[in-house]
Amino acid sequence: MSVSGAGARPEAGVSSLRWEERPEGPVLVLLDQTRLPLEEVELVCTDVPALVEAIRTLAVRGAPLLGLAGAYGVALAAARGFDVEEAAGMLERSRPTAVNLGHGVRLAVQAYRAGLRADGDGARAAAAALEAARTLHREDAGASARMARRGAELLDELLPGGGGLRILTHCNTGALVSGGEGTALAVVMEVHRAGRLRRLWVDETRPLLQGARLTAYEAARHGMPYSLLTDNAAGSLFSAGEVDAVLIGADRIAADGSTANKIGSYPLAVLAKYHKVPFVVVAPMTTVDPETPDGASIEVEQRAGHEVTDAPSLPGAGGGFAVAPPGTQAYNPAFDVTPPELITAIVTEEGVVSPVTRDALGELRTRSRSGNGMMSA
Ligand SMILES: CSC[C@@H](O)[C@@H](O)C(=O)COP(=O)(O)O
Repeated sequence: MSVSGAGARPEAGVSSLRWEERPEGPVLVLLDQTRLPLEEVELVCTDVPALVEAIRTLAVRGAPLLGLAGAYGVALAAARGFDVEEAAGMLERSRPTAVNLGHGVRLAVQAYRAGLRADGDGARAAAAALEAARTLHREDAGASARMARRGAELLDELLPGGGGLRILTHCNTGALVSGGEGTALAVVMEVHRAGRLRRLWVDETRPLLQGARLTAYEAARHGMPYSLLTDNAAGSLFSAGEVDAVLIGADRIAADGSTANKIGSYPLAVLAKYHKVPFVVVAPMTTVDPETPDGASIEVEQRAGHEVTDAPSLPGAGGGFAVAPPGTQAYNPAFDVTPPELITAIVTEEGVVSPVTRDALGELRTRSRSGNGMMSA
């Protein structure tokens, strides 16, 4: 058995993913996000098929974390003597939409190949792949902190006056998906620390309830004032004037700024536009994909129908039974795509793009590559 529920209760905060050297060989330890918030259970992956299964079932999920999982997965294959190229292909194919996954895999594979070319030593090449994963992990934590600051500053500019903010968010974008505090939820954390968070509106995020299970879990741990709502209650909140800003993450940002994120993000953008509420995407530069020209070119993952036709299954809490008549067909895209004209700003660790245009995003990429990423709104 290559995955085991270790049953451990993580002690010092949430660690979504870590590398451990054990007498029997290195392992990748994942916090199983399908069991949250009822149980904090760790999965121990000793090989790539196990990790691929964890990715497909969303035990490990969210764009930045998928990037880390991809990189550490390659390192795991290399360290345990599996075929690295085959492992890389399996990991890259495990979920199609989050660009970070392939990015993390390719970084580690490049490091591995370079190590092999340098001296032909498999162990040193494996160490190079692991170092690439660790570097990505550190960089993700750093990016998270910088996005948090930039995002909070942007909110100060967009919503001056110093009053408390009511922020609506969708899916889960916090420490659970990152080496740091995440993306959109990291900005919320910064606002909360500054004493400016009046209310966090948490979309439950159907069908797999990443909002209800995971964002509410993180918000509660940090003592945020938050309320949970069904996704289709958002419209009534906007019409009551109860939303000051929407903050979401992203799985892939195309070159024109079109943003793929959890299904239900696009309707929020339409609502925000109608109600003149800022709609802000927060994502690291690793989520910006210059190879995907526009929104229509983004591959949207289609998931199994039972996620819609059946009640969500939570360990120890039931669910998993059909709520629709037998034979019901389901439409279950995991993501939707929001066009740039509905996005007020994209916040990255390197700068803020607003208004969101192909040229502005391209310029930000160029500046960040040249180490001068100070572009601002
Ligand atoms: C910082 S996470 C950004 C996105 O990855 C997140 O909003 C999201 O849509 C995750 O989807 P999931 O299907 O849970 O992996």
